Amino acid sequence: MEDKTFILAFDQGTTSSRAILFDRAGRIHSIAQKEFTQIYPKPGWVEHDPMEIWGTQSGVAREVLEKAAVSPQQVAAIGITNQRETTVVWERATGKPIYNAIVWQDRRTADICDQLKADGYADAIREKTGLVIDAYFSGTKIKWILDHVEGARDRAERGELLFGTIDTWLVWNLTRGKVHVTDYTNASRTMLFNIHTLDWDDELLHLLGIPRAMLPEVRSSSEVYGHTDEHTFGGANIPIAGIAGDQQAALFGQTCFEPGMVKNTYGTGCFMLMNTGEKPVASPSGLLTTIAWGLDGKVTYALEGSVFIAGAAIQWLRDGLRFFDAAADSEYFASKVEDTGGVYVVPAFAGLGAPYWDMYARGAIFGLTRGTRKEHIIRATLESLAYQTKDILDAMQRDSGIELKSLRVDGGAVANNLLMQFQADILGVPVERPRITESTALGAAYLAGLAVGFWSKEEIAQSVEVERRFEPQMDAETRARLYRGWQRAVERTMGWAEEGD
Ligand SMILES: Nc1ncnc2c1ncn2[C@@H]1O[C@H](COP(=O)(O)OP(=O)(O)O)[C@@H](O)[C@H]1O
Ligand SMILES: O=P(O)(O)OC[C@H](O)CO
Repeated sequence: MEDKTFILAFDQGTTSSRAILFDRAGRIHSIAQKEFTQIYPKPGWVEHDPMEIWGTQSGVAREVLEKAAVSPQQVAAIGITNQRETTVVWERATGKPIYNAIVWQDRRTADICDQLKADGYADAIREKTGLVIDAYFSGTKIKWILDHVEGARDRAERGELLFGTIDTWLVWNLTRGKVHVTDYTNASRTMLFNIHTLDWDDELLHLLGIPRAMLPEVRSSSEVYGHTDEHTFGGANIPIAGIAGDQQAALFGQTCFEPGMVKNTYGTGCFMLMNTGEKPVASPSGLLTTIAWGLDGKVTYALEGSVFIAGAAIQWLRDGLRFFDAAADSEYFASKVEDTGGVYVVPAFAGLGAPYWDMYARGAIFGLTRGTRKEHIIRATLESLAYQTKDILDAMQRDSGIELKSLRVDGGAVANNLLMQFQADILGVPVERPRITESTALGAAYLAGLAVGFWSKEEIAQSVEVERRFEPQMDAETRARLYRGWQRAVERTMGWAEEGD
């Protein structure tokens, strides 16, 4: 009899909610996606409506099943992967958020971070959490909500309020308030979790005034956490069996199971992760030490370089500057010119992440002349994704002592062939694009499928296929000259917002 069961992956990203059905061969059977509202209340602030996140995510889940004529009973398990760090606080009794979700890109807590640094906590936080003090992570966002929503801290202390990253929020809603959990990968992005003892850290909780009672239980990335409530999915109690932050899920989806293996994801931001095995590796170059996954009673660690603005810069060209109607058109326009004509775009719209960690850097365009056309700016914006990736890869090779032979890529923007070729050129190593570029969702599906015995690890390890390999064609001198220009441009954007009024 034909096997008609599937794994359903929820990929709750920064700009859209996606639901993907994977068949037993690990192929995409059907996909549904919906963008949702980005809320920018003030410069540097970014919020999402948690109810819209839940609404779009449950909506696309229903849609993907309907579209494929698959019943909820045919779903063997659900795997969840999510934009990380984004912070929701809600009422335990009603499930109602007390404030919008504060998104990972949000910079409003920069001053709290400055204070932590001034008070000398940088080394201790880095040692315990593997992170650099930055507004990026959840801890200061929770503090901000507790400080600014009336009565919130008292209510949190009484156990009336719950915190969750988006995985936790989705599981809470899928189980109708029965399960309050997260996994190691998401916990490791809060700046509250000790990645060595694998527990919330009381000293950090005290420092930020966050009651332990509001934190979720931390579990592995592949196990049954609970089941969907029958009202959520047409009468079915589907096991929720995998959770991982989206970048870690992509590392798993690209089957980077061995130490030294690296992937780079080009979505809203760009995130490069290297599997470093069972020992956390500290980074003198400003990379993060983070948890890759918890599986089979063991934790695997990773080094990560996070770039805040990548595909989001292409969205800015589309929506802010109205240069084209669809992100994919960027390739067409960029290919109309030979090169950028000396233009560099530094998309530091939300400060700069690794390896610079400057919350006050802001975006800029350099090298404009009377001859500059919009095509040059589009091309330079695309190239900025590749330059930011080179910044990270250089740091990663330095810190790990491993020289990369090729780079595995995924995410929405890897559809852009011009970008991929430039990436190979500027790195001087081949870039490999897999057949399934939805590695994030695939990773979540794998984690869920492993937990319920749908796949074995051996089956998964054999499943990745390279669709196209981009070989470097640029000569070393041009590469070095172009990269020097980028470094000069970055330098000039740093500290911009700090020096202003
Ligand atoms: N052909 C393309 N060229 C360049 N950028 C693209 C292209 N297609 C999509 N993008 C960019 O990729 C991002 C979407 O990728 P995705 O992996 O879906 O992101 P996320 O998971 O962060 O929402 C958007 O920011 C979009 O601007
Ligand atoms: O939504 P994405 O895919 O850009 O990922 C966001 C990251 O998880 C933020 O750390």
